[in-house]
Amino acid sequence: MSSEPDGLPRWPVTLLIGMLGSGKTTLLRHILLDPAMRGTAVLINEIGEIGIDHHLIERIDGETVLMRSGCLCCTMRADLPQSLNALRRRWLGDDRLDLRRVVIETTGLAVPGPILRELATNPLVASDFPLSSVVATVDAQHALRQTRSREEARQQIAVADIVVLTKTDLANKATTAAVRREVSGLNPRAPVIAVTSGVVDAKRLIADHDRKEEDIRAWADVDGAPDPLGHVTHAPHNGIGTLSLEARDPIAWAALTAFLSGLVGEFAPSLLRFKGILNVLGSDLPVVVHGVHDAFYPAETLEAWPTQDRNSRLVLILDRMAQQREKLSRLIGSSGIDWSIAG
Ligand SMILES: Nc1nc2c(ncn2[C@@H]2O[C@H](COP(=O)(O)OP(=O)(O)OP(=O)(O)O)[C@@H](O)[C@H]2O)c(=O)[nH]1
Repeated sequence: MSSEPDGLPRWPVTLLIGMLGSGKTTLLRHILLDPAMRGTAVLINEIGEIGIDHHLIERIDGETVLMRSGCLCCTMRADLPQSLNALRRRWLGDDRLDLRRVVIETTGLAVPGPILRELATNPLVASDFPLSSVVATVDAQHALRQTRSREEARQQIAVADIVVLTKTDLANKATTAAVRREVSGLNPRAPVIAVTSGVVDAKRLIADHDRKEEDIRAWADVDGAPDPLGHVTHAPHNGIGTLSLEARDPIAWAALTAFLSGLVGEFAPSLLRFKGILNVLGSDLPVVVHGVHDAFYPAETLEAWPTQDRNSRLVLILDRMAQQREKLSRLIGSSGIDWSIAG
């Protein structure tokens, strides 16, 4: 928290954007361990019926809040001010939340303009929660495909104050160099920091970039103008759909890997993301799996189940979902896992 000359509290906001699976949560998990991040409230917004990221963030202090209703750029009119206001009330209230700053992690599909506009122009937000920096994660493995095919990816890079280039340990040098060129073409002013598995000095990301309101307004106007009813309009996430699966019984690892391999084999070009927290037969602890297109990442075992609930949960995000739903249902049905569809 900082105070302005008027003595009123201010909680600077860092907006963390970046395409699906580009390393936002990995970055957050690391920087939240830094003493400079004490008193940071994290607002997480996830697409799909099942939120997973907030379970992956272990906190020593501070607050992690999952904003529940779909993609923030479409719903933030209600959600963002409410969530920020709830934090302000907790800071004012008897439990006196240690609130010093806020980080908002958006979904990978968020177009940043409407979110920036809300932060800059909503009077209930802008004065107490000034925007201090916009950080965009860019996935060295997948960014070229993403910037070619998705407007969201280009806009996220273009509005950033800092670009964090992730997964350079996985991409080859030529690809990484091409991604750097692409990034500086889209945003010549933002420094690009190459980061492996989220390891970066938090202070570099939260430093105040003194975003001017006019600058934010200019961005906000790129992808949508407020309609008379106050809704924000912008290009929808064309054709992208999510499917959330749940299973009650522990899953055999072999059945799971066969299912995920089938998923990647059949759907990789349009498989934008899968991630899950799973109850695997033989493990008392939850196993986390991640994939982006055809890239599987090493499964991780968490130190504890986040809640009493031991169900497995897996979220799939696919381009052209409607056209592929039947094929996907067949794969799910033949997986040997008793999946039920949660949404
Ligand atoms: N090898 C390697 N893996 C990484 C790096 N950054 C992230 N990952 C892995 O990439 C996968 C996705 O990372 P996340 O941090 O969940 O990505 P995200 O942007 O939060 O994903 P969404 O919220 O679903 O959009 C995880 O398995 C991470 O461990 C990196 O620099 N190197």
